[in-house]
Amino acid sequence: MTETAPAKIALEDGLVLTGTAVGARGETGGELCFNTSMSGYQEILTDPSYVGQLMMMTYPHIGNYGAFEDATESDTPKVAGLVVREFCHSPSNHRSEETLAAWMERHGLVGISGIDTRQLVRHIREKGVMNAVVSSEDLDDDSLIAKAKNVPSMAGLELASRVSVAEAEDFSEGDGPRIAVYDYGVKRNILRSFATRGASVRLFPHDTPLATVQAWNPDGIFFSNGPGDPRAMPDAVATVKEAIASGLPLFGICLGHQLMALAEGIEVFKMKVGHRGANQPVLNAETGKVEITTQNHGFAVDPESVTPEAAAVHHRNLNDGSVEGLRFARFPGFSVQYHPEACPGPHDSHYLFDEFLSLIASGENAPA
Ligand SMILES: NC(=O)CC[C@H](N)C(=O)O
Repeated sequence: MTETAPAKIALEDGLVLTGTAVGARGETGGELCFNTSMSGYQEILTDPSYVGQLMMMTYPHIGNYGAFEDATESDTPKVAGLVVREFCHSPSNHRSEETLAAWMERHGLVGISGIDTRQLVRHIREKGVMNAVVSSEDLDDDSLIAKAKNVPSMAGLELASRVSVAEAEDFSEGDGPRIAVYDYGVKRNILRSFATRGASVRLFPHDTPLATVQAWNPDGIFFSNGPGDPRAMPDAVATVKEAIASGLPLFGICLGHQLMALAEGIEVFKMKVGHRGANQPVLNAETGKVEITTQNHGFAVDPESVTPEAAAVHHRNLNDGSVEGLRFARFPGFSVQYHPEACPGPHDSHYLFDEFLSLIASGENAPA
């Protein structure tokens, strides 16, 4: 579809901007957040951690290398909608299979372009993330603002059940350890990162009883990334506690990290704007090295509530000092808030997958 149609974005605080519809026509709402990655838009749009969120890209030219299957982190777009400065309708890249607009239309993803994203980012940075509605159907400001006010708040929202597998699913079989993945909306490259290291990987639905996972005889358990508020997942936290008691080595990324923290009595809070981008500097306190990392989170571990009995903060964000990783004291396991699998982003932190396999190989499992 090349004909242009007007669209609007309305924020719950009353700010309304006018632009042009891109992708599917229609109306969508969510928490408006922004990502500062300069590329990787398709990985971002298909990251299940973004369910319920409208994604605004700060890079001003989006769609320029088109769309292709290889660049997806799940089968379909997961963001609620896309907000961009300038949209490119004529991509140039040998990997491109179709325009980003055609891919969005095919999957029913609503977007808006021609938006002063710099203005909007500054607005959110000052006031904090807030809900918004994008529409090419309803262009009445008051009506759109009312709809934005009605979008459910991300705080207190459980969303992982919407993107978890419905039944256990094998991802890979290898000669290496058996890794059970609690799927809260796992990104493909996390699974690939285990598989390329020879692991047998099986995904389990978010609410699988630990006994069912144990019946598969795993060597380690991984808690995945995912959307929503971890504080709204008491059943998942209870399962993590059981996994801790099992003595198996545990590893968590992002939502999984937050759930492991909660299981150890560490608190999690909602951040003002969150971190979403591919160049967040993180200090590894154990090695003294700085890793440039990919991040996507709106919640974080409260540093005040991390006690030495529970965990050591082994990674810290160098921009704002926030907690980026925990090494747990009472069981063999660690977790990171950022995304070592990247996709998109730098590869500095891939070693964490090796570290988990080493932890499993060390046989450091506490007796069950
Ligand atoms: N990438 C993730 O797993 C995100 C975790 C959580 N939903 C957050 O926003 O903090």
